[in-house]
Amino acid sequence: MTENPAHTDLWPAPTASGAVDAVVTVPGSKSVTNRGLVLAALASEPGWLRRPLRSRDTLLMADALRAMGVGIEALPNSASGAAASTGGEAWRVIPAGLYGPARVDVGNAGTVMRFLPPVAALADGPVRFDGDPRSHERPLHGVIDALRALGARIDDEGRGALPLTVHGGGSLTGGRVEVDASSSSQFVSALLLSSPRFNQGVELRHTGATLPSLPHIRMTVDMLRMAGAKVDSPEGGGEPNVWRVAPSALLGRDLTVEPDLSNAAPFLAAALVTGGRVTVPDWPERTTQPGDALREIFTRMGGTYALDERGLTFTGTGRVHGIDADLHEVGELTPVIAAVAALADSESELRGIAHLRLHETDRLAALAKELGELGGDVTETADGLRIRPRPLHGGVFHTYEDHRLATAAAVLGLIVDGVEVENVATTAKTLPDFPELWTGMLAARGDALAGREA
Ligand SMILES: O=C(O)C1=C[C@@H](OP(=O)(O)O)[C@@H](O)[C@H](O)C1
Ligand SMILES: C=C(OP(=O)(O)O)C(=O)O
Repeated sequence: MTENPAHTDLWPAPTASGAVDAVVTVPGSKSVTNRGLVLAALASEPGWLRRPLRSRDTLLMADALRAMGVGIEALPNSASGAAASTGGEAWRVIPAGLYGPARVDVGNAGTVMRFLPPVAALADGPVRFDGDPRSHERPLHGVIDALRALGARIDDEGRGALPLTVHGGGSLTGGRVEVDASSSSQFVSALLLSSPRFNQGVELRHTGATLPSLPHIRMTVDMLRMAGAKVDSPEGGGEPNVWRVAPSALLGRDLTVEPDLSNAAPFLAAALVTGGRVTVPDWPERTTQPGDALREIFTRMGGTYALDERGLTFTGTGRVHGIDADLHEVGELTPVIAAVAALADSESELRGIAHLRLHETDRLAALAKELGELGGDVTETADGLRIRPRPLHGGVFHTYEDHRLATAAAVLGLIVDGVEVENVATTAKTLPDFPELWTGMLAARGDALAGREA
Protein backbone atom coordinates (compact mmCIF):
# COMPACT_ATOMS: atom_id res chain seq x y z
CA MET A 1 0.00 0.00 0.00
CA THR A 2 1.34 3.44 -0.84
CA GLU A 3 1.88 5.70 2.12
CA ASN A 4 -1.26 7.53 3.19
CA PRO A 5 -0.71 11.22 2.39
CA ALA A 6 -1.17 13.44 5.46
CA HIS A 7 -4.68 14.89 5.58
CA THR A 8 -6.11 16.57 8.63
CA ASP A 9 -9.66 17.02 7.40
CA LEU A 10 -12.02 14.49 8.93
CA TRP A 11 -15.67 14.15 7.93
CA PRO A 12 -17.86 12.77 10.71
CA ALA A 13 -19.83 10.17 8.75
CA PRO A 14 -23.51 10.58 9.65
CA THR A 15 -25.25 7.63 11.31
CA ALA A 16 -28.69 6.61 10.03
CA SER A 17 -31.38 7.32 12.60
CA GLY A 18 -33.59 4.71 10.93
CA ALA A 19 -34.30 3.08 7.61
CA VAL A 20 -33.32 5.37 4.73
CA ASP A 21 -36.06 6.14 2.21
CA ALA A 22 -34.84 8.32 -0.60
CA VAL A 23 -34.58 8.99 -4.31
CA VAL A 24 -30.96 9.65 -5.26
CA THR A 25 -30.06 11.07 -8.67
CA VAL A 26 -26.58 9.72 -9.36
CA PRO A 27 -24.35 11.78 -11.70
CA GLY A 28 -23.11 10.44 -15.04
CA SER A 29 -20.75 7.54 -15.60
CA LYS A 30 -17.04 8.28 -15.51
CA SER A 31 -16.28 5.43 -17.88
CA VAL A 32 -18.92 6.45 -20.44
CA THR A 33 -18.06 10.16 -20.23
CA ASN A 34 -14.34 9.62 -20.79
CA ARG A 35 -14.84 7.16 -23.65
CA GLY A 36 -17.40 9.54 -25.15
CA LEU A 37 -14.91 12.40 -25.00
CA VAL A 38 -12.12 10.42 -26.67
CA LEU A 39 -14.36 9.08 -29.45
CA ALA A 40 -15.88 12.52 -30.07
CA ALA A 41 -12.40 14.07 -30.22
CA LEU A 42 -11.34 11.52 -32.86
CA ALA A 43 -14.49 11.89 -34.95
CA SER A 44 -14.68 13.59 -38.31
CA GLU A 45 -17.54 15.91 -37.28
CA PRO A 46 -18.74 17.64 -34.07
CA GLY A 47 -20.71 15.71 -31.46
CA TRP A 48 -22.60 16.13 -28.18
CA LEU A 49 -22.24 14.55 -24.77
CA ARG A 50 -25.34 15.14 -22.67
CA ARG A 51 -25.38 14.90 -18.86
CA PRO A 52 -21.65 14.15 -18.80
CA LEU A 53 -20.03 13.53 -15.46
CA ARG A 54 -18.28 16.69 -14.31
CA SER A 55 -15.64 15.38 -11.89
CA ARG A 56 -11.87 15.46 -11.49
CA ASP A 57 -11.28 12.50 -13.86
CA THR A 58 -13.54 13.82 -16.62
CA LEU A 59 -12.36 17.43 -16.37
CA LEU A 60 -8.78 16.19 -16.64
CA MET A 61 -9.77 14.28 -19.78
CA ALA A 62 -11.47 17.32 -21.29
CA ASP A 63 -8.53 19.61 -20.43
CA ALA A 64 -6.06 17.15 -21.96
CA LEU A 65 -7.99 16.93 -25.23
CA ARG A 66 -8.29 20.73 -25.32
CA ALA A 67 -4.51 20.95 -24.85
CA MET A 68 -4.16 18.86 -28.05
CA GLY A 69 -6.47 21.17 -29.99
CA VAL A 70 -9.98 19.75 -29.50
CA GLY A 71 -12.82 22.21 -28.85
CA ILE A 72 -14.99 21.31 -25.84
CA GLU A 73 -17.65 23.74 -24.76
CA ALA A 74 -20.14 23.30 -21.88
CA LEU A 75 -23.72 24.53 -22.34
CA PRO A 76 -26.96 24.00 -20.46
CA ASN A 77 -28.79 21.11 -22.15
CA SER A 78 -31.77 23.40 -22.71
CA ALA A 79 -29.62 25.74 -24.83
CA SER A 80 -28.54 22.93 -27.14
CA GLY A 81 -31.78 21.86 -28.74
CA ALA A 82 -32.47 19.03 -26.25
CA ALA A 83 -36.00 18.28 -25.10
CA ALA A 84 -37.00 20.64 -22.28
CA SER A 85 -37.24 17.66 -19.92
CA THR A 86 -33.54 16.90 -20.39
CA GLY A 87 -31.86 18.80 -17.56
CA GLY A 88 -28.17 19.16 -16.77
CA GLU A 89 -25.33 20.09 -18.99
CA ALA A 90 -24.26 19.28 -22.54
CA TRP A 91 -20.72 19.28 -23.89
CA ARG A 92 -20.21 20.19 -27.53
CA VAL A 93 -17.06 18.47 -28.79
CA ILE A 94 -15.44 19.89 -31.92
CA PRO A 95 -12.65 17.70 -33.27
CA ALA A 96 -9.63 19.34 -34.85
CA GLY A 97 -6.19 18.38 -36.10
CA LEU A 98 -4.46 17.12 -32.95
CA TYR A 99 -1.13 18.77 -32.17
CA GLY A 100 1.67 19.21 -29.68
CA PRO A 101 3.56 20.49 -27.86
CA ALA A 102 1.03 19.86 -25.14
CA ARG A 103 1.09 18.86 -21.48
CA VAL A 104 -1.39 16.40 -20.00
CA ASP A 105 -2.07 16.12 -16.28
CA VAL A 106 -3.56 12.66 -15.76
CA GLY A 107 -4.17 13.18 -12.03
CA ASN A 108 -4.75 9.61 -10.85
CA ALA A 109 -7.23 8.78 -13.59
CA GLY A 110 -6.61 5.37 -15.14
CA THR A 111 -8.79 6.36 -18.09
CA VAL A 112 -6.73 9.50 -18.82
CA MET A 113 -3.28 7.95 -18.34
CA ARG A 114 -4.18 4.94 -20.53
CA PHE A 115 -6.68 6.22 -23.12
CA LEU A 116 -4.69 9.32 -24.14
CA PRO A 117 -1.18 8.12 -25.13
CA PRO A 118 -2.69 6.45 -28.24
CA VAL A 119 -4.50 9.73 -29.04
CA ALA A 120 -1.23 11.61 -28.56
CA ALA A 121 0.49 9.22 -30.98
CA LEU A 122 -1.91 10.57 -33.65
CA ALA A 123 -1.09 14.18 -32.80
CA ASP A 124 1.50 16.22 -34.60
CA GLY A 125 4.17 17.06 -32.00
CA PRO A 126 5.28 16.02 -28.52
CA VAL A 127 2.76 15.46 -25.73
CA ARG A 128 4.10 15.26 -22.18
CA PHE A 129 2.15 13.14 -19.64
CA ASP A 130 2.47 13.38 -15.87
CA GLY A 131 0.17 13.11 -12.85
CA ASP A 132 -0.21 12.47 -9.12
CA PRO A 133 2.59 10.49 -7.41
CA ARG A 134 0.39 7.37 -7.49
CA SER A 135 0.06 7.64 -11.29
CA HIS A 136 3.80 6.84 -11.53
CA GLU A 137 3.14 3.49 -9.83
CA ARG A 138 0.12 2.38 -11.83
CA PRO A 139 0.82 -0.01 -14.72
CA LEU A 140 1.12 1.55 -18.17
CA HIS A 141 3.67 -0.77 -19.83
CA GLY A 142 0.97 -2.54 -21.85
CA VAL A 143 0.02 0.71 -23.58
CA ILE A 144 3.61 1.94 -24.02
CA ASP A 145 4.97 -1.32 -25.46
CA ALA A 146 1.99 -1.82 -27.76
CA LEU A 147 2.15 1.72 -29.11
CA ARG A 148 5.85 1.30 -29.85
CA ALA A 149 5.11 -1.95 -31.67
CA LEU A 150 2.48 -0.10 -33.70
CA GLY A 151 4.94 2.58 -34.75
CA ALA A 152 4.87 5.28 -32.03
CA ARG A 153 7.89 7.05 -30.54
CA ILE A 154 7.68 7.31 -26.75
CA ASP A 155 10.29 8.62 -24.36
CA ASP A 156 9.75 7.15 -20.86
CA GLU A 157 13.44 7.02 -19.87
CA GLY A 158 13.11 3.27 -19.50
CA ARG A 159 10.51 3.48 -16.72
CA GLY A 160 7.65 1.77 -18.53
CA ALA A 161 5.45 4.18 -16.61
CA LEU A 162 4.69 7.87 -16.15
CA PRO A 163 6.02 10.49 -16.61
CA LEU A 164 6.61 10.17 -20.36
CA THR A 165 6.48 12.01 -23.67
CA VAL A 166 4.70 10.70 -26.73
CA HIS A 167 6.32 12.17 -29.84
CA GLY A 168 3.26 12.17 -32.06
CA GLY A 169 3.95 11.88 -35.76
CA GLY A 170 0.51 12.94 -36.99
CA SER A 171 -0.47 9.34 -37.80
CA LEU A 172 0.25 5.80 -36.65
CA THR A 173 0.79 2.68 -38.71
CA GLY A 174 -1.19 0.28 -36.50
CA GLY A 175 -1.60 -3.41 -37.32
CA ARG A 176 -1.04 -6.53 -35.21
CA VAL A 177 -0.02 -6.30 -31.57
CA GLU A 178 0.11 -8.49 -28.46
CA VAL A 179 -0.70 -7.08 -25.02
CA ASP A 180 -0.75 -8.65 -21.58
CA ALA A 181 -3.68 -6.80 -20.01
CA SER A 182 -3.92 -8.95 -16.88
CA SER A 183 -3.13 -5.92 -14.70
CA SER A 184 -5.73 -3.64 -16.31
CA SER A 185 -8.47 -3.98 -18.90
CA GLN A 186 -7.80 -0.33 -19.72
CA PHE A 187 -4.78 -1.37 -21.84
CA VAL A 188 -7.18 -3.05 -24.26
CA SER A 189 -9.75 -0.25 -24.16
CA ALA A 190 -7.05 2.38 -24.70
CA LEU A 191 -5.70 0.80 -27.88
CA LEU A 192 -9.12 -0.05 -29.30
CA LEU A 193 -10.57 3.44 -28.77
CA SER A 194 -8.04 5.18 -31.03
CA SER A 195 -7.49 2.30 -33.44
CA PRO A 196 -10.02 3.23 -36.17
CA ARG A 197 -7.70 6.19 -36.78
CA PHE A 198 -4.57 4.01 -37.13
CA ASN A 199 -3.61 3.55 -40.81
CA GLN A 200 -4.11 -0.22 -40.60
CA GLY A 201 -6.55 -0.30 -37.69
CA VAL A 202 -5.54 -2.88 -35.11
CA GLU A 203 -5.54 -6.58 -34.41
CA LEU A 204 -5.00 -6.83 -30.68
CA ARG A 205 -4.30 -10.14 -28.95
CA HIS A 206 -4.41 -10.33 -25.14
CA THR A 207 -1.73 -12.80 -24.05
CA GLY A 208 -2.06 -12.75 -20.24
CA ALA A 209 -3.56 -15.52 -18.13
CA THR A 210 -6.50 -13.43 -16.91
CA LEU A 211 -8.31 -10.30 -18.05
CA PRO A 212 -10.19 -8.19 -15.48
CA SER A 213 -13.17 -5.87 -15.96
CA LEU A 214 -14.59 -7.43 -19.13
CA PRO A 215 -17.75 -5.28 -18.98
CA HIS A 216 -15.53 -2.22 -19.42
CA ILE A 217 -14.03 -3.75 -22.59
CA ARG A 218 -17.56 -4.48 -23.83
CA MET A 219 -18.40 -0.84 -23.15
CA THR A 220 -15.45 0.19 -25.34
CA VAL A 221 -16.53 -2.12 -28.16
CA ASP A 222 -20.18 -0.97 -27.93
CA MET A 223 -19.27 2.70 -27.97
CA LEU A 224 -16.86 2.22 -30.88
CA ARG A 225 -19.60 0.50 -32.88
CA MET A 226 -22.06 3.29 -32.03
CA ALA A 227 -19.49 5.72 -33.44
CA GLY A 228 -19.44 3.79 -36.69
CA ALA A 229 -16.32 1.63 -36.18
CA LYS A 230 -16.16 -1.92 -37.45
CA VAL A 231 -15.06 -4.14 -34.55
CA ASP A 232 -14.68 -7.92 -34.32
CA SER A 233 -14.67 -9.05 -30.71
CA PRO A 234 -14.49 -12.39 -28.89
CA GLU A 235 -18.10 -11.97 -27.70
CA GLY A 236 -19.39 -11.73 -31.24
CA GLY A 237 -18.19 -15.26 -31.98
CA GLY A 238 -14.66 -14.07 -32.81
CA GLU A 239 -11.39 -15.63 -31.74
CA PRO A 240 -10.95 -15.66 -27.92
CA ASN A 241 -8.83 -12.75 -26.62
CA VAL A 242 -8.56 -11.09 -30.04
CA TRP A 243 -10.12 -7.78 -31.11
CA ARG A 244 -9.92 -6.42 -34.65
CA VAL A 245 -10.83 -2.85 -35.57
CA ALA A 246 -10.83 -1.71 -39.20
CA PRO A 247 -9.48 1.73 -40.13
CA SER A 248 -12.38 4.16 -40.64
CA ALA A 249 -13.65 7.63 -39.88
CA LEU A 250 -15.69 8.02 -36.69
CA LEU A 251 -19.09 9.71 -36.57
CA GLY A 252 -19.93 12.66 -34.35
CA ARG A 253 -22.67 11.42 -32.02
CA ASP A 254 -25.34 12.80 -29.73
CA LEU A 255 -24.81 10.72 -26.62
CA THR A 256 -26.67 10.94 -23.32
CA VAL A 257 -24.50 9.59 -20.52
CA GLU A 258 -26.05 7.00 -18.18
CA PRO A 259 -25.84 7.50 -14.41
CA ASP A 260 -22.68 6.00 -12.89
CA LEU A 261 -23.94 2.67 -11.58
CA SER A 262 -20.72 1.97 -9.67
CA ASN A 263 -21.24 5.26 -7.85
CA ALA A 264 -24.78 4.12 -7.03
CA ALA A 265 -23.17 1.42 -4.84
CA PRO A 266 -22.98 3.35 -1.53
CA PHE A 267 -26.57 4.56 -1.88
CA LEU A 268 -27.97 1.09 -2.62
CA ALA A 269 -25.81 -0.22 0.22
CA ALA A 270 -27.47 2.34 2.52
CA ALA A 271 -30.86 0.78 1.73
CA LEU A 272 -29.42 -2.67 2.39
CA VAL A 273 -27.71 -1.99 5.72
CA THR A 274 -30.47 0.19 7.21
CA GLY A 275 -33.35 -1.99 5.99
CA GLY A 276 -34.56 0.98 3.96
CA ARG A 277 -35.29 1.88 0.36
CA VAL A 278 -33.39 3.87 -2.25
CA THR A 279 -34.47 4.63 -5.81
CA VAL A 280 -31.90 5.58 -8.45
CA PRO A 281 -33.72 7.20 -11.42
CA ASP A 282 -32.65 6.56 -15.03
CA TRP A 283 -31.13 3.15 -14.26
CA PRO A 284 -30.68 1.75 -17.78
CA GLU A 285 -32.60 -1.34 -18.79
CA ARG A 286 -29.53 -2.62 -20.62
CA THR A 287 -26.00 -1.46 -20.05
CA THR A 288 -22.37 -2.53 -20.19
CA GLN A 289 -21.63 -0.82 -16.86
CA PRO A 290 -20.32 -3.25 -14.23
CA GLY A 291 -22.42 -1.50 -11.57
CA ASP A 292 -25.49 -3.24 -12.98
CA ALA A 293 -24.21 -6.35 -11.17
CA LEU A 294 -25.11 -4.65 -7.87
CA ARG A 295 -28.72 -5.74 -8.37
CA GLU A 296 -27.73 -9.38 -8.13
CA ILE A 297 -24.90 -8.97 -5.59
CA PHE A 298 -26.92 -6.96 -3.07
CA THR A 299 -29.90 -9.29 -3.55
CA ARG A 300 -27.65 -12.18 -2.55
CA MET A 301 -26.60 -10.09 0.45
CA GLY A 302 -30.19 -9.77 1.67
CA GLY A 303 -32.15 -7.12 -0.28
CA THR A 304 -34.64 -7.04 -3.12
CA TYR A 305 -35.01 -4.77 -6.12
CA ALA A 306 -37.48 -3.56 -8.71
CA LEU A 307 -36.45 -2.06 -12.03
CA ASP A 308 -39.23 -0.03 -13.66
CA GLU A 309 -39.93 3.32 -15.24
CA ARG A 310 -39.01 5.08 -11.99
CA GLY A 311 -35.54 3.57 -12.05
CA LEU A 312 -33.98 0.97 -9.77
CA THR A 313 -35.50 0.72 -6.31
CA PHE A 314 -33.44 -1.30 -3.90
CA THR A 315 -35.01 -2.37 -0.60
CA GLY A 316 -33.26 -3.80 2.42
CA THR A 317 -34.90 -6.39 4.63
CA GLY A 318 -33.04 -5.60 7.82
CA ARG A 319 -30.82 -8.66 7.36
CA VAL A 320 -27.42 -8.49 5.66
CA HIS A 321 -25.73 -11.72 4.63
CA GLY A 322 -22.13 -12.45 3.79
CA ILE A 323 -21.26 -13.42 0.25
CA ASP A 324 -18.78 -15.59 -1.60
CA ALA A 325 -18.23 -13.71 -4.84
CA ASP A 326 -15.79 -13.53 -7.72
CA LEU A 327 -15.54 -9.80 -8.42
CA HIS A 328 -12.96 -10.12 -11.24
CA GLU A 329 -15.29 -8.50 -13.77
CA VAL A 330 -16.59 -5.81 -11.44
CA GLY A 331 -13.56 -4.97 -9.31
CA GLU A 332 -14.42 -1.32 -8.81
CA LEU A 333 -17.45 -2.37 -6.72
CA THR A 334 -15.24 -4.05 -4.11
CA PRO A 335 -14.76 -1.32 -1.48
CA VAL A 336 -18.49 -0.79 -0.87
CA ILE A 337 -19.21 -4.54 -0.99
CA ALA A 338 -16.44 -5.06 1.58
CA ALA A 339 -18.03 -2.44 3.86
CA VAL A 340 -21.42 -4.15 3.61
CA ALA A 341 -19.76 -7.53 4.23
CA ALA A 342 -18.21 -6.18 7.44
CA LEU A 343 -21.76 -5.45 8.69
CA ALA A 344 -23.19 -8.84 7.65
CA ASP A 345 -24.37 -11.80 9.73
CA SER A 346 -21.89 -14.24 8.17
CA GLU A 347 -18.44 -14.44 6.63
CA SER A 348 -17.61 -13.20 3.12
CA GLU A 349 -14.97 -14.16 0.62
CA LEU A 350 -14.29 -11.69 -2.20
CA ARG A 351 -12.17 -13.29 -4.95
CA GLY A 352 -10.60 -12.58 -8.35
CA ILE A 353 -9.44 -9.06 -7.49
CA ALA A 354 -5.65 -9.21 -7.13
CA HIS A 355 -5.45 -6.37 -9.70
CA LEU A 356 -7.01 -4.00 -7.14
CA ARG A 357 -3.56 -3.77 -5.58
CA LEU A 358 -2.72 -1.48 -8.53
CA HIS A 359 -5.78 0.77 -8.39
CA GLU A 360 -5.97 4.28 -6.83
CA THR A 361 -4.22 2.66 -3.88
CA ASP A 362 -3.62 -0.98 -2.95
CA ARG A 363 -7.29 -1.47 -2.19
CA LEU A 364 -6.89 -4.92 -0.65
CA ALA A 365 -4.28 -3.76 1.86
CA ALA A 366 -6.15 -0.52 2.57
CA LEU A 367 -9.50 -2.23 3.19
CA ALA A 368 -7.93 -4.89 5.42
CA LYS A 369 -6.10 -2.27 7.47
CA GLU A 370 -8.86 0.32 7.80
CA LEU A 371 -11.66 -2.18 8.53
CA GLY A 372 -9.29 -3.84 10.99
CA GLU A 373 -8.71 -0.54 12.79
CA LEU A 374 -12.45 -0.19 13.37
CA GLY A 375 -12.43 -3.64 15.02
CA GLY A 376 -13.12 -5.76 11.93
CA ASP A 377 -11.50 -9.07 11.10
CA VAL A 378 -10.35 -8.81 7.49
CA THR A 379 -7.53 -10.77 5.92
CA GLU A 380 -5.97 -10.45 2.51
CA THR A 381 -5.91 -13.62 0.46
CA ALA A 382 -3.83 -14.21 -2.67
CA ASP A 383 -6.54 -12.69 -4.85
CA GLY A 384 -8.97 -10.94 -2.54
CA LEU A 385 -10.34 -10.48 0.95
CA ARG A 386 -11.85 -12.67 3.67
CA ILE A 387 -14.17 -10.70 5.92
CA ARG A 388 -15.46 -12.08 9.22
CA PRO A 389 -18.00 -9.67 10.71
CA ARG A 390 -17.37 -8.50 14.28
CA PRO A 391 -18.82 -5.59 16.24
CA LEU A 392 -17.15 -2.43 14.94
CA HIS A 393 -16.30 0.79 16.75
CA GLY A 394 -15.67 4.37 15.66
CA GLY A 395 -12.35 5.81 14.58
CA VAL A 396 -10.60 7.50 11.70
CA PHE A 397 -10.94 5.71 8.35
CA HIS A 398 -7.95 6.65 6.18
CA THR A 399 -8.76 6.90 2.49
CA TYR A 400 -5.40 6.98 0.62
CA GLU A 401 -6.77 9.46 -1.94
CA ASP A 402 -9.17 6.75 -3.10
CA HIS A 403 -12.73 7.90 -3.79
CA ARG A 404 -14.15 4.42 -3.31
CA LEU A 405 -12.57 3.98 0.12
CA ALA A 406 -14.28 7.20 1.21
CA THR A 407 -17.72 6.10 0.02
CA ALA A 408 -17.21 2.67 1.62
CA ALA A 409 -16.41 4.36 4.94
CA ALA A 410 -19.62 6.41 4.71
CA VAL A 411 -21.59 3.14 4.48
CA LEU A 412 -19.95 1.88 7.68
CA GLY A 413 -20.69 5.20 9.37
CA LEU A 414 -24.43 4.69 8.86
CA ILE A 415 -24.35 1.85 11.37
CA VAL A 416 -21.19 2.44 13.42
CA ASP A 417 -21.04 5.51 15.68
CA GLY A 418 -18.02 7.77 15.43
CA VAL A 419 -16.57 6.88 12.01
CA GLU A 420 -14.53 9.82 10.73
CA VAL A 421 -13.67 9.77 7.03
CA GLU A 422 -10.33 11.30 6.20
CA ASN A 423 -10.30 13.57 3.12
CA VAL A 424 -13.86 12.93 1.97
CA ALA A 425 -13.10 15.49 -0.77
CA THR A 426 -11.22 12.72 -2.58
CA THR A 427 -14.65 11.55 -3.79
CA ALA A 428 -14.40 14.43 -6.29
CA LYS A 429 -12.45 12.03 -8.53
CA THR A 430 -15.77 10.67 -9.77
CA LEU A 431 -18.55 11.97 -7.47
CA PRO A 432 -17.89 15.60 -6.50
CA ASP A 433 -21.06 16.23 -4.49
CA PHE A 434 -20.89 13.04 -2.47
CA PRO A 435 -21.24 14.54 1.05
CA GLU A 436 -24.28 16.60 -0.06
CA LEU A 437 -25.89 13.64 -1.86
CA TRP A 438 -25.29 11.50 1.23
CA THR A 439 -26.79 13.92 3.75
CA GLY A 440 -29.63 14.62 1.30
CA MET A 441 -30.38 10.89 1.18
CA LEU A 442 -30.47 10.74 4.98
CA ALA A 443 -32.71 13.80 5.27
CA ALA A 444 -35.22 12.53 2.66
CA ARG A 445 -38.27 10.63 3.71
CA GLY A 446 -39.33 8.94 0.52
CA ASP A 447 -41.63 11.74 -0.57
CA ALA A 448 -39.43 12.96 -3.38
CA LEU A 449 -40.76 10.57 -5.99
CA ALA A 450 -44.39 11.18 -6.81
CA GLY A 451 -46.19 7.94 -7.47
CA ARG A 452 -43.88 5.66 -5.53
CA GLU A 453 -45.86 3.23 -3.40
CA ALA A 454 -45.68 3.96 0.33
O1 LIG B 1 -12.19 1.31 -18.53
C1 LIG B 1 -12.70 1.80 -17.51
O2 LIG B 1 -13.46 2.80 -17.57
C2 LIG B 1 -12.40 1.17 -16.21
C3 LIG B 1 -11.88 -0.10 -16.17
C4 LIG B 1 -11.54 -0.78 -14.90
O3 LIG B 1 -10.13 -0.74 -14.79
P1 LIG B 1 -9.21 -2.03 -14.45
O4 LIG B 1 -9.42 -3.03 -15.52
O5 LIG B 1 -7.83 -1.45 -14.41
O6 LIG B 1 -9.68 -2.53 -13.11
C5 LIG B 1 -12.20 -0.10 -13.70
O7 LIG B 1 -11.70 -0.63 -12.51
C6 LIG B 1 -12.01 1.40 -13.76
O8 LIG B 1 -12.61 2.01 -12.66
C7 LIG B 1 -12.69 1.96 -15.00
C1 LIG C 1 -10.07 1.89 -10.62
C2 LIG C 1 -10.75 3.04 -10.74
O1 LIG C 1 -10.37 4.13 -11.47
P1 LIG C 1 -9.37 4.38 -12.66
O2 LIG C 1 -10.21 4.80 -13.82
O3 LIG C 1 -8.48 5.49 -12.18
O4 LIG C 1 -8.62 3.11 -12.93
C3 LIG C 1 -12.04 3.24 -10.03
O5 LIG C 1 -12.70 4.27 -10.30
O6 LIG C 1 -12.42 2.41 -9.19
